[in-house]
Amino acid sequence: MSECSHDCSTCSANCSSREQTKEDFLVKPHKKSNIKKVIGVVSGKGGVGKSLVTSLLASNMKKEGYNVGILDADITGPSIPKIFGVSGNVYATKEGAYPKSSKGGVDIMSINLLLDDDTKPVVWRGPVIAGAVGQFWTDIIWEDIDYMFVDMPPGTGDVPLTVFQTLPVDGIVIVASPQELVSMIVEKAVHMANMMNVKVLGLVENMSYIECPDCGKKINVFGESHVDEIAEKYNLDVLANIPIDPEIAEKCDKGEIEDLNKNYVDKAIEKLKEL
Ligand SMILES: Nc1ncnc2c1ncn2[C@@H]1O[C@H](COP(=O)(O)OP(=O)(O)OP(=O)(O)O)[C@@H](O)[C@H]1O
Repeated sequence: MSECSHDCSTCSANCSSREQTKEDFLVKPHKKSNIKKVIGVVSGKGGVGKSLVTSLLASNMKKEGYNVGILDADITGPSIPKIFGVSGNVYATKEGAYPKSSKGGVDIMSINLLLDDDTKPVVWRGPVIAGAVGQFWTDIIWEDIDYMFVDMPPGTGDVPLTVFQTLPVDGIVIVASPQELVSMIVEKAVHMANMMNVKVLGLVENMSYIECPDCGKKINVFGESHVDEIAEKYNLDVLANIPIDPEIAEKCDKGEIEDLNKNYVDKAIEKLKEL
């Protein structure tokens, strides 16, 4: 264009000099949804307690009086419904489907709430899985959500890429166990967030230590923690050090995570409230 001001945000022309911005890739949620903040919970590897951390953040924010949702983007390994004791199918109308509410009022959407038999595996290719996650955003009616937590599958594959590109992610929390902190797995997650211009809110170290039930002494089962080193290297906050706690495992297994009364993620909650 001859009179180009180079301000693409005020011009709708589809010309060759238009630069695509991050906003161009964002996908709108359902027209009846009202979602204020989106927080991704990620990990470099599976089984480090990412779903547990998502659940603790969500249930504690709910207890603080916020309206909270969880979008379970871990399609091949969904564990959120089990941790919250939520089962059965979601309610759907022609207009869209509604998430299921937990006992404590956390709105949940997960592939397991669509399957007739939640023991059957989801054997889909990456783009189909990423498409399903997209539909949890566009076709689910999230009526009034202050904080939406997205439980991401482990690693840096299709789904995190889709979520980072198409959802307005306000920040991510990276979960790691002590072993990941000595390898470059956590650093890969930090680099991915930086490449995608997504803010890292901080690190959560899970299974940091165990506390002797008799004398209260903390034992670092996996050796000295390296979380502070990594945090310093990338200028990040350490949001929590969660111990191996048999009560956590028990509450997860019974679907009663909302009944856990421990202050493990208090610092993370304060950080989220500041967003
Ligand atoms: N700090 C802990 N203390 C005791 N048990 C824990 C702790 N963290 C996790 N667990 C147990 O490990 C199980 C697996 O954790 P979780 O599902 O959160 O891992 P994940 O990283 O989301 O796994 P995946 O990436 O494979 O989905 C939980 O259901 C819980 O029973």
